[in-house]
Amino acid sequence: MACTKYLSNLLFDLAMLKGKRVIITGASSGIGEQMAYQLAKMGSHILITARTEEKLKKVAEKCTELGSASAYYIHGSMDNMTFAKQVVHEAERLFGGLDMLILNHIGYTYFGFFDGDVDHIRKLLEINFLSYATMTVEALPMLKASGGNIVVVSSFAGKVGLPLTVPYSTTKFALDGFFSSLRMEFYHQKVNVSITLCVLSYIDTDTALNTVSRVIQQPAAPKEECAYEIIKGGAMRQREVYYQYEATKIPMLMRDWAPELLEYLVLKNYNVDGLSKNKE
Ligand SMILES: NC(=O)C1=CN([C@@H]2O[C@H](COP(=O)(O)OP(=O)(O)OC[C@H]3O[C@@H](n4cnc5c(N)ncnc54)[C@H](OP(=O)(O)O)[C@@H]3O)[C@@H](O)[C@H]2O)C=CC1
Ligand SMILES: C[C@H](CCC(=O)O)[C@H]1CC[C@H]2[C@@H]3C(=O)C[C@@H]4C[C@H](O)CC[C@]4(C)[C@H]3CC[C@]12C
Repeated sequence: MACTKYLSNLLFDLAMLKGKRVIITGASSGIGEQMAYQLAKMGSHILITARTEEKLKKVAEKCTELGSASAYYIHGSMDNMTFAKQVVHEAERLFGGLDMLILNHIGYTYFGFFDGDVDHIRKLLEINFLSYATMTVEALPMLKASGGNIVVVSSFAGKVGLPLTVPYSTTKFALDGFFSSLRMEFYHQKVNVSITLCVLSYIDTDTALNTVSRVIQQPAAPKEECAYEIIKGGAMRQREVYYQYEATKIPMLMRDWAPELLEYLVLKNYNVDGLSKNKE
């Protein structure tokens, strides 16, 4: 893996994204917003989406200033699969095709002990998982035609069970199951569409900092660098991206060989006393 990272650093060229037609979901804030800016600087055609129209408008305007080949937005909620399909159709209408589909949005969830609400898990699965599958199916003909890329933004919490994120973690594990299986079928069927699953550690977005900073002791990694690494991994057709590497890949090595040690180290990171303050 370290070797793959080293090679992709050497071979990645920003010009690879020039003129490429990209959809980015969850791009009104956080990592998605940063990916939109990076792609704009690289000269891509961009279609961004989220629920809040005013925020999207501002992000799209900034993308145009930064040099995007074009920048459009469409607002709506990903709990609605008709909307998920509509976003893909909009890209087809605007760009006449698609090179990269970046699936990044997540719905609201709580950060705390599991409260037994299975209905919340069902709703979160629709936003964080089923809309990803729906958009993938809808975009596949265009991606096959372009030999394009699917980029799935997941989490360390989608590879290792962590406390306080039961519904969220469930949805992220589902992404691994779906996309890792699909990737294997693509190899088998010689479908020239890459699938990159991004395993992220704690990143300094407003949402993450506001949600967990009282509970998690470790520092958060910069969202700008995170966005760059995701785009690079997608463009280089890497099967997985680990960011930050030390906080994700190294613990992953422990997951199957020393699970108790990993659980011990993870739990040491959590200050559960901060949780009650979090709810105030
Ligand atoms: N930050 C972190 O520490 C980590 C983040 N990640 C992953 O990175 C990705 C981005 O996270 P981050 O940038 O922190 O999150 P943010 O909260 O900053 O961004 C989430 C985005 O999703 C949109 N969104 C929320 N609800 C919906 C909905 N129902 N339908 C459509 N869009 C919606 C939001 O916009 P709006 O409200 O306008 O709809 C926003 O654009 C996620 O996949 C997350 O799991 C993984 C590991 C760590
Ligand atoms: C602190 C965790 C790192 C693992 C460890 O304990 O050593 C973080 C790894 C993944 C993070 C969560 C995540 O995936 C994104 C969430 C979505 C929201 O933006 C709120 C924050 C998160 C729950 C975030 C919290 C820190 C991690 C669990």
